[in-house]
Amino acid sequence: MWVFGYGSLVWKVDFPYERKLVGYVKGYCRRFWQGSEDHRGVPGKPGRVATLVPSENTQDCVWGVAYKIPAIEVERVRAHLDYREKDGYQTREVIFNPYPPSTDITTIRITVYIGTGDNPFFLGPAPDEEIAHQIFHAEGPSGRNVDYLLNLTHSLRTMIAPHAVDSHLSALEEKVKALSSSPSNEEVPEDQRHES
Ligand SMILES: N[C@@H](CCC(=O)N[C@@H](CS)C(=O)NCC(=O)O)C(=O)O
Repeated sequence: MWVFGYGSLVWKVDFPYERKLVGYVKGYCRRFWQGSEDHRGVPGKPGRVATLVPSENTQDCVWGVAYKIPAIEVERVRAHLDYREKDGYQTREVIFNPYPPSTDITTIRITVYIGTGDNPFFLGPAPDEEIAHQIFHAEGPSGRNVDYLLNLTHSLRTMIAPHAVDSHLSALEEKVKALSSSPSNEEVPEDQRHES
């Protein structure tokens, strides 16, 4: 079994694998349109995490990582990922293209977890500023939503290639970093707060 990682599975690998390849899938775009109440947000205040949406341009690529799960571990890893991705993700089979092309593998039929538009946690499109603001203020049992985004952009940029950080991610990264450095968002020590 091969699993494609394009979100937290790129940088948070809490399962065994026997082979790892960098590459891409075609016909999709990565978007922070999936809500998260069990990892990067809480019920009533969801975070936003990555999902894949079908692209009108079949040449659009989503870069990520393919993991080959050892046969003896498939059942356990599948159950683990089904639980980890329980809030709205479902599995699909897609075609993965290793890059650079592997000598022994041209393409791989691979399992991917996608939060489709009809799932109960799907948040859908919003202005980048709104998504960045939601990410900046969200936190859940797995940590800050900002860390999810920045771990992903850093891993794609360093592990895969600069061009693997798509324009949607770059825009969100820029806006979240701007929010982080904005004086209005710095924690003001309690003894210096002035009641308005
Ligand atoms: N299925 C995508 C997205 C996976 C993903 O980010 N799922 C969330 C569920 S909210 C997760 O596992 N988060 C773990 C974390 O935030 O630490 C992938 O292949 O990377």
